Amino acid sequence: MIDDPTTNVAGPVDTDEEVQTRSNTIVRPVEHQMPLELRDVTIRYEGGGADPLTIVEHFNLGLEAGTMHCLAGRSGSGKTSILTVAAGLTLPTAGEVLWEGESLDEMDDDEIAERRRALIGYVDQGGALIDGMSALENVLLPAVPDGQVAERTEMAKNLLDLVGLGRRMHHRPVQLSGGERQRVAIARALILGTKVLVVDEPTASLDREHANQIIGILKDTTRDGITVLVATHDQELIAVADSRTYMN
Ligand SMILES: Nc1ncnc2c1ncn2[C@@H]1O[C@H](COP(=O)(O)OP(=O)(O)OP(=O)(O)O)[C@@H](O)[C@H]1O
Repeated sequence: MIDDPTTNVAGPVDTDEEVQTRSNTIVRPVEHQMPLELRDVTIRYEGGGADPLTIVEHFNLGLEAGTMHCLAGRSGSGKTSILTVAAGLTLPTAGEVLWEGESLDEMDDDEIAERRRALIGYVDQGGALIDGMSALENVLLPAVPDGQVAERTEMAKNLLDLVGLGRRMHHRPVQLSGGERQRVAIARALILGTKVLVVDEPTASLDREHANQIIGILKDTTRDGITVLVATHDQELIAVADSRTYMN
């Protein structure tokens, strides 16, 4: 695996005040300049009767606020596995994940879930929307558990505007194209004021024009101070990232 930390030029949002971004989302002051860090991470899958399979070994990654990092490489090389570990959805076999400098090893499951809600938006492959709900309702879904739907509705509309779906907010997923569904999923991942966006293959199966729209949206979020970790095979997405790792 080749680490290419190239030029991490995008600086952190450094302010004591909450700032209103173009997306009208609120980016809270960055308490830590490195919102996401993986230290010496190994991922091994056991069980199922098969031999244990070590997918990733001694993997290190530190992402500065407001930058985009791409995980590239062949299918099955472990990109999704790293994303789920980075998002605290699974634990690594060895090594450490740190969110804003705090190790997940120091947190119990409830704390990890609570911190994840505040810090990380995860968009999995395909974007998984709820069929029976409109685009707007899908975006607002993460606000339901905290009873924040009413106060987040304006932001949800702004986010749908931002991703170019202002006129599609009452459409159901079946009435949207693949690229539009992916954009709804990204808006949904941002609704809680996420600082880190973790995205799996966002442009897969999209034509170039729609893929470029997604790339533009992801790049815009970094300009709003959001940190993006993305797994992709898309050379154009890889090219616009601030840094990249090639898995093999
Ligand atoms: N829960 C699991 N149990 C056992 N093996 C798994 C599990 N999850 C993933 N794997 C295996 O780990 C390897 C890496 O999978 P992963 O999905 O991380 O790769 P990837 O680089 O994201 O692939 P792609 O580009 O095809 O999405 C694969 O061989 C996969 O079969």
